[in-house]
Amino acid sequence: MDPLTIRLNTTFLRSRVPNLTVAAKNAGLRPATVSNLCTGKIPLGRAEIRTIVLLAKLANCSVDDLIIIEDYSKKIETGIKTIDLFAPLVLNSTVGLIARPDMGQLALLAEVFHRLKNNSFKTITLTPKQEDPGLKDLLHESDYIAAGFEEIAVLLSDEWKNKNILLVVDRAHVISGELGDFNQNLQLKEVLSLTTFLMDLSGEAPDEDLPFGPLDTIWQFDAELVAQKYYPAIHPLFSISESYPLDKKQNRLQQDARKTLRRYRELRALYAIRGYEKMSKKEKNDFTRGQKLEAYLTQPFFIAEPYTGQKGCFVKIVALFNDINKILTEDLAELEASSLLYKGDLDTVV
Ligand SMILES: Nc1ncnc2c1ncn2[C@@H]1O[C@H](COP(=O)(O)OP(=O)(O)OP(=O)(O)O)[C@@H](O)[C@H]1O
Repeated sequence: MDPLTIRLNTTFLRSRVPNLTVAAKNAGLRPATVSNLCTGKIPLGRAEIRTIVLLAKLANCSVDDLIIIEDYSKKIETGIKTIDLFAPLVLNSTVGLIARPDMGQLALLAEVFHRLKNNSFKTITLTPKQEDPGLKDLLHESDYIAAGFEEIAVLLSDEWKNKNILLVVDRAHVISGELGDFNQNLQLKEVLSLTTFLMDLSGEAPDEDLPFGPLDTIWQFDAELVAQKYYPAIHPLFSISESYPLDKKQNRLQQDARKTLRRYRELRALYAIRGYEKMSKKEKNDFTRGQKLEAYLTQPFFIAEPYTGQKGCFVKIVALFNDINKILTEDLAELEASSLLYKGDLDTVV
């Protein structure tokens, strides 16, 4: 396994060039290329040198400053299967949540806070500009609820200077430029680590091309999963992590899982019209495998225990990838997809 990989320092780039898309366009770069480099759709190793040099020029820094050499130890294990598989969380990254109202973004953030705050992380929520009844659990899981960025800056440079910080900010604070200003000033201070989650209470993010500007990780929510009450409703195809925190084998399994779910979605659409019996043997196989994988990726949350009556569960990354391998390669004929709903790892089912 190659323990090191390179990636673009998007947090730094964003703080140096707040309106990156426009600035990149004016400098003769394609905004889509810059965006794909920031989200990792284009790996940094495949970027044109001209692009990197122009970005460094825009940010008024050296090319070295723009490149992060990442090692896998910076990956944060959440124990949430669909996150650790499709869009893993990495220390010091910025995660954007793209969701309509009621898709579960607040529940997911509360759950991530809940899981990580006992694990050397301190959790902060910046009070959103708009009210939302769904905020209750997130605020409950926040070690600190800040009224403004000034408070957070004081906290980070003083009491929590040597802590790993998780911060939730609403998109309204990104649009107003307050988050950009905060990040810019933060460069001057010594912060151990700051991982930022950008949520969107307005529900408008899915309509925008770049709702939060450049991101390291996208957690996109999926209406089809919500409609089936399959939570967390993380879209398996559009949720991605730029930082390549997976090793080669895990990366292959991630891609195979995506392929399987993409095919399953196609077949489900055909099945709705043509019926199951009209499918070929291969199509039936692909269909049931996809159905099982989708069901396996549902998971009970600790914070939802009072509402669901079901105990939350943590699935270790090693178990997760073993399970994905099994579901993708073995027959598992005796296993009904419905028996995989809201369980932990496969050992708890089989
Ligand atoms: N992991 C989960 N387990 C069970 N139910 C869930 C889960 N995640 C979300 N839900 C369901 O989805 C509903 C909406 O979740 P949540 O309040 O997080 O939505 P939201 O997208 O943040 O919405 P809003 O911004 O409109 O408040 C919850 O009340 C719950 O019924």
